[in-house]
Amino acid sequence: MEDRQRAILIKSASLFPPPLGVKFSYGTAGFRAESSILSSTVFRSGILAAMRSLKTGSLIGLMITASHNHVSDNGVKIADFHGGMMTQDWEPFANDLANASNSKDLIELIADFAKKENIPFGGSQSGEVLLGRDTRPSGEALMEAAKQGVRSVIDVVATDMGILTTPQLHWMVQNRNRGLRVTEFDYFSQISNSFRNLMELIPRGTSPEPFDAKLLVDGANGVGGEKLEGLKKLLKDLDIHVRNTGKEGEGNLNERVGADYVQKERVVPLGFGPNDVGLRCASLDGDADRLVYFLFPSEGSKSIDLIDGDKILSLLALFINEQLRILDNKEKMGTSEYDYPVKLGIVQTAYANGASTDYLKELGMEVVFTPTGVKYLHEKAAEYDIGIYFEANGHGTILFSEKFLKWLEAKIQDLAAGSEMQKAAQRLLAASNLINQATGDSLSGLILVEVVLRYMGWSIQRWKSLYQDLPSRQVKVKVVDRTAVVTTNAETSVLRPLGLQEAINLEVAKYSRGRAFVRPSGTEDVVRVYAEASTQQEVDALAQTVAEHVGRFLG
Ligand SMILES: CC(=O)N[C@H]1[C@@H](OP(=O)(O)O)O[C@H](CO)[C@@H](O)[C@@H]1O
Ligand SMILES: [Mg+2]
Repeated sequence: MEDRQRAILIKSASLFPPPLGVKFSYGTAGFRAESSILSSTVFRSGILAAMRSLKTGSLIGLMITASHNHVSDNGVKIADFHGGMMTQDWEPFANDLANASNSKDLIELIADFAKKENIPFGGSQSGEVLLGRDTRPSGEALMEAAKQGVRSVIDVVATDMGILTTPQLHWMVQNRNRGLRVTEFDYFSQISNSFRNLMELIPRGTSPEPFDAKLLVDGANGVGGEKLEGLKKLLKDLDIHVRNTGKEGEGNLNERVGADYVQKERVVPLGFGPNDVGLRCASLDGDADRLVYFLFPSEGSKSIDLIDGDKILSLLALFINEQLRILDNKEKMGTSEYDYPVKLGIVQTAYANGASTDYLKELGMEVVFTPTGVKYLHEKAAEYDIGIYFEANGHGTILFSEKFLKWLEAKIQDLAAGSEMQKAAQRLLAASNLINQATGDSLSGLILVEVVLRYMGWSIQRWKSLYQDLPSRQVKVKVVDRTAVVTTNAETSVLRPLGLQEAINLEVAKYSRGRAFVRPSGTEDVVRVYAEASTQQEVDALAQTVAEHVGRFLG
């Protein structure tokens, strides 16, 4: 590293001293903590993103958000050049950077890593980092810290995109690196144009009942509600009403609102009430990368009917599968050189409700499991021609491989104009343009779900009845050191502490359709317990006893 670079880094690092006695870890979704202790970590993440940009010769993204967490928290994560999560190979370096206790150690780490990775500081290569933040008040100062980090690497520029949803930033990085235009208007236009294409491809007169266009959306008082207000102006056929938009007087970010609250607590969010009984409702999370639907079944009801990520996944899988079935007309297919068997894969985590997995398998779909966290699901889904992934909490998307999209485009040209097969191919292409190809996105996901429901002619009640969720329960346990829990098999069994898995097995065996697992959270300082059984009473008891075992083993 040349002297000039070293001097710049030393000077800027001195402005962002790390907090004493705090250990940061690049977890399930980057670094997260109470916002007041984050400035050094965000500054250093700016340096990291700049180095990644020099390394890859591409634009890199940096997002400041703590998603569904409390408004006083914040966080930072890096979007890699392809628009997905940062390569896991760089996570140890990210941790070392965040935890370096002084500027000297920090500079040594940077110099060593740059040498090892052949990162051309001050050389011919220039770089750029695109930055976004959610609506948290602490975001403004942290954005400045991030920009200073980026700019302390010579020849790397920081482009501040202001307030964005997390998926918007990922989308922008992916598409800019493909040479496309990426303003917010481009993002909205792509969604609304493909929505219109899909609407035009809905067969007329198939639906037994008129479709209820009215949709109520809980924006979690975050960035999603605000953006949806903009997007909906371009969507003529939808009647979207956004609540909890975060405007003055509407309430606080994530406080008794939002997808995480609705999914975990199974209660109606603030801003919704008895007048909404029977209506189709959806909820976004604080940075708008999660989506769940819900239904307020009756006036007296305390809980809601939840339509979670698993059911969104099932609906989308049915739609995709149907288009592939229409296309798979054996007499006409397999005749040209580019025909090949299309591989459709479904990716879930252990949190997926067992009933959803059974349902998808009964339909003959290939279902695979990964550990929790979009970085794992996304990577797995990318192995298929069409990979559909969703976490139960509503984070997911449909990935279409480039090979498949090329095949599809050629197929559309080849097939008879206006034929059912051509329409099916066009629907798949429009869906690939609509739903975010970089990461799970509640806005593009919401619009795709809406058009698929119309295509199916389904009410939310009909959708809900696709299958019956098994009763489940999630509990958090505070322990001294959550990293003492080590798991395997996509986090479904515990390796350490020794004996804990055996204790869980004994509890699970007491219940019909019992299932339970524990894992350390990557975003909160807790161990999570998940349980399923055939009745709510049983599952509550199972979750409780497993949580007690966790407490006993980990203190
Ligand atoms: C049970 C659960 O919902 N876990 C969430 C949560 O991760 P944890 O590692 O469980 O804290 O936040 C992640 C980021 O949003 C999300 O990917 C994941 O699904
Ligand atoms: Mg989120």
